[in-house]
Amino acid sequence: MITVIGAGAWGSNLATIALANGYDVNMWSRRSNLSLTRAVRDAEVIVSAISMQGIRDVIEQLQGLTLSPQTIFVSATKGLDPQTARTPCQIWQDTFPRNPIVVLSGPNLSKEIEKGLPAATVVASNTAIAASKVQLIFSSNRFRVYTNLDPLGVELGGTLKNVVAIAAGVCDGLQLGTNAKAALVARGLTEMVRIGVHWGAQQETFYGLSGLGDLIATCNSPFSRNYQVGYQLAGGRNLQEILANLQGAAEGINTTTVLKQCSQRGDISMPITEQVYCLLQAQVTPKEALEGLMLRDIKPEYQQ
Ligand SMILES: NC(=O)C1=CN([C@@H]2O[C@H](COP(=O)(O)OP(=O)(O)OC[C@H]3O[C@@H](n4cnc5c(N)ncnc54)[C@H](OP(=O)(O)O)[C@@H]3O)[C@@H](O)[C@H]2O)C=CC1
Ligand SMILES: O=C(CO)COP(=O)(O)O
Repeated sequence: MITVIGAGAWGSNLATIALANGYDVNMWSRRSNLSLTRAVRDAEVIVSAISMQGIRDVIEQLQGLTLSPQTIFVSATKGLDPQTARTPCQIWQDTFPRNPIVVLSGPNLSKEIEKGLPAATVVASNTAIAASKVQLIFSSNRFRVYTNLDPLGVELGGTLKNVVAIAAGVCDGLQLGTNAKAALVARGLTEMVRIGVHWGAQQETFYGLSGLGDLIATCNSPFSRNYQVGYQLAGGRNLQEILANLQGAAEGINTTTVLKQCSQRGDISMPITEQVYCLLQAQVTPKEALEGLMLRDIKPEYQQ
């Protein structure tokens, strides 16, 4: 039995894929009639597709239940804890140290996957056998699943690109052109690598599906909520207005704040993140954010 926690856009998609592959699937959300205790009772695999803000709540509830140490937790959340900057997988592992934890992350815009369009993703874990099991559960002729042994790198790729996706939305909203977009995405990737490697991830992981792949998807699609936030800010709307009309979470907003604090503490240069932060705080206009990036001191390409 596979239990998917979180019945939002991504949780529903993942449940549908596993169901189509012939697995028994339970779905749970805080609105469902099924209790969490019943939902996870026979679960060999628990897939968490809740937004970052709900992770601690749900883990606290699960902590009170008796779960087998063989139960595999799969995290599909792309965010960082606002207090500790821990990733979702790190929080799962802190709470359930004996259980295998697998991250599932890639260029996976749910609106495309629900239409049956082809996509690929990555499952990564320190427990290779658990990653292989999860690979089997979700692999299909429409969803190609790769394994990877750098769970932190895979998880950070999916999380950090959301900040760049907000900036990419601004870039398109201001109609800055393809050259500007290419520069932004390439320099955004440099920032992702810089902080990711500082936190212990492997550099090459960021050039794969879960890093560069997801960056390309979210920086170019109006289906991305993070891209939409940037695009609409460039159009002159304020953040409250945008969020009031946005379907689902734009995790990049919280991630930007966490990253800004971490980059300051660790003295890690993250100019794009810094400008996205100032923009989200309404401290600069989209045009001022652009000027802030273009008028930085000139420097070699590979230097902090
Ligand atoms: N949509 C996509 O294309 C993709 C999304 N992701 C990631 O997956 C995660 C979920 O995204 P998505 O499904 O789109 O978001 P949605 O907003 O559609 O769904 C979020 C889910 O989290 C639940 N939730 C939020 N807070 C709590 C809480 N305190 N307690 C219990 N449940 C809670 C919501 O419950 P309720 O409905 O009751 O509010 C809902 O089921 C995000 O981190 C996102 O970045 C990853 C890949 C693709
Ligand atoms: O992570 C995603 C696609 O891989 C979804 O992006 P958004 O959260 O910006 O919609």
